[in-house]
Amino acid sequence: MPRVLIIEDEYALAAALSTVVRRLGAEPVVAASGQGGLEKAQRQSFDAVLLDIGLPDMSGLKVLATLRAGSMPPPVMIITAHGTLDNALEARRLGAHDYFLKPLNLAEIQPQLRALLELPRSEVPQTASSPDPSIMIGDAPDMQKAFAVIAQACATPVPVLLTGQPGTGKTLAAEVIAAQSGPRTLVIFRSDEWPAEQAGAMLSQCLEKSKGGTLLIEEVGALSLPLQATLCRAMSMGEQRVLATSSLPLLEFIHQGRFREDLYYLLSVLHVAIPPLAGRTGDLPALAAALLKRAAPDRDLPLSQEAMAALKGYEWPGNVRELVTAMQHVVAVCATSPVLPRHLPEAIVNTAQESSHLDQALNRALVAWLDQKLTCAEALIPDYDTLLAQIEKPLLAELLARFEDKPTRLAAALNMNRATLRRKLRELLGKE
Ligand SMILES: Nc1ncnc2c1ncn2[C@@H]1O[C@H](COP(=O)(O)OP(=O)(O)OP(=O)(O)O)[C@@H](O)[C@H]1O
Repeated sequence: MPRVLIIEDEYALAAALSTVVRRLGAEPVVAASGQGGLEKAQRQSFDAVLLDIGLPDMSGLKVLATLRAGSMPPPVMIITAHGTLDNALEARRLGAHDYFLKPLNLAEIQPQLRALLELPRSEVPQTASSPDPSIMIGDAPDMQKAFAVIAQACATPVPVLLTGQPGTGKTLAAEVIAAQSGPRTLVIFRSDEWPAEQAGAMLSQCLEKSKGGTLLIEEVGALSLPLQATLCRAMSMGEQRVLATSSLPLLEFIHQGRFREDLYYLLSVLHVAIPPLAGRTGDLPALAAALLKRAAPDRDLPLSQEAMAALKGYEWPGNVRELVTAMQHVVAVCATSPVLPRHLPEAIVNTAQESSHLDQALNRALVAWLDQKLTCAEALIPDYDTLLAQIEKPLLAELLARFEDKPTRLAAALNMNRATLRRKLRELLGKE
């Protein structure tokens, strides 16, 4: 069932709009503030948004800008009591789909909303300007590698496979490639979004619509085997450029017979591998600053060193998408600068506290252990290498287990000389 987000603080109007939405066979979700609306939009996807400009906590235009900054923004219909030309132009510039003045004529809204909901998401006009390559931030070596392939993909219209964990920026990268490759239409098909019985028809529609343009297939590993065959056939005809994203392990899927090997090779003429955010904490200062600017363009919100340390200590399971939300949280709760750890979402601060607790616990245990070792006659105090060996032994045993008992992988991951590691393993753990 399609879902419509209604961001409106006037209870009676929100209730009337909910009735219109239900009448169209869609599910209304109401938020009475801008921040509440943004949080709901982060948690689930919506097929349309009805947005009041005069909200109690922030301007609806700011909400619109934040919504439109997402990678696949829902179409937004603006409702306003202040119908200035400026607002209308700004709303259009920011990519609003429609603009209605209060008092609302519900009979006028209903057909417009119906038309919008009947359009497949991939066909909803994306009125916002095409992405600027400078919006993809990253300085880490792995990101630079990804950027090099993205640059090649912008210059040559070959199929591109973009892989990486959810939220790492695969869609953003694909949009940059499509936008920089020329003004051709971009049609987006999200494979895991459609029930099996509709997926075939939707894919055919998208293939048809994208002729002469670009088709972006998101989460390509979720395509059924028959639809993979359809895609292979379409790609051999070459009527459109195909870009595909995947956060699923396609090579494993090939071994399991769940993904066609020939399709994998057809798609991965160029392969952009986007690294997880936790592996590139060096990118956090620039990314966090840009995402804070994106969330609050007219505020200056530098991050304190403590807040940055907390960001760097966090695992980022949701990758950049989670950082986007975290920075929106900061904008909502931080009234003065700089941003302190207490302005960050709880999960991030808790992890930071936990890891500093663990560090303190390790220090305490080390002091107690040293006390015991050193409170004896000076002649009996172990030498430094013996002390170090005692610490290194459990450390190496634990590390090796985490890398499947493979010293080569462990050495590479720790940036350690392989011969040195092998010697230590032999001496300390008796491993050959
Ligand atoms: N390098 C980056 N610089 C700036 N913003 C980024 C970057 N990477 C991702 N983002 C932002 O993070 C959010 C998530 O990105 P995106 O949707 O492209 O991820 P994804 O890998 O396609 O996710 P999924 O696998 O769930 O489809 C978007 O708001 C995007 O603009």
